[in-house]
Amino acid sequence: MTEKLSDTARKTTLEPLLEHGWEMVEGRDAIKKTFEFKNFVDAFGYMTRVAIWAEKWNHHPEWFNVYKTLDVTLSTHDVGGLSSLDVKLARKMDVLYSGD
Ligand SMILES: C[C@H](O)[C@H](O)[C@H]1CNC2=NC(N)=NC(=O)C2=N1
Repeated sequence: MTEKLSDTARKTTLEPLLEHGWEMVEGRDAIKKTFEFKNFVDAFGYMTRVAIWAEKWNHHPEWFNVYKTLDVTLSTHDVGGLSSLDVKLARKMDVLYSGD
């Protein structure tokens, strides 16, 4: 059963993400990040790659795409806040974005 991130887990797992461009969402236990691409097709291709992982892990982003910009918010609705699934997906999104 997925649980909300503990205080310790927040320190060890969230902080590195916050150092890599993720931010806490004001007034919500969630993290957000904006990704910029060369063009719409690159943005959409990235979303497609993320979607495959999101479906595999049954954990889906909240995202808004306009042209070559993608705004992403991650939180676990089932627990009403951040969980390890959000950390996992955020890490995967950063790896996919870096092209590694
Ligand atoms: C029924 C389905 O398994 C659940 O709704 C899954 C789907 N994807 C999800 N994604 C996110 N971000 N949070 C959830 O709690 C969640 N729950």
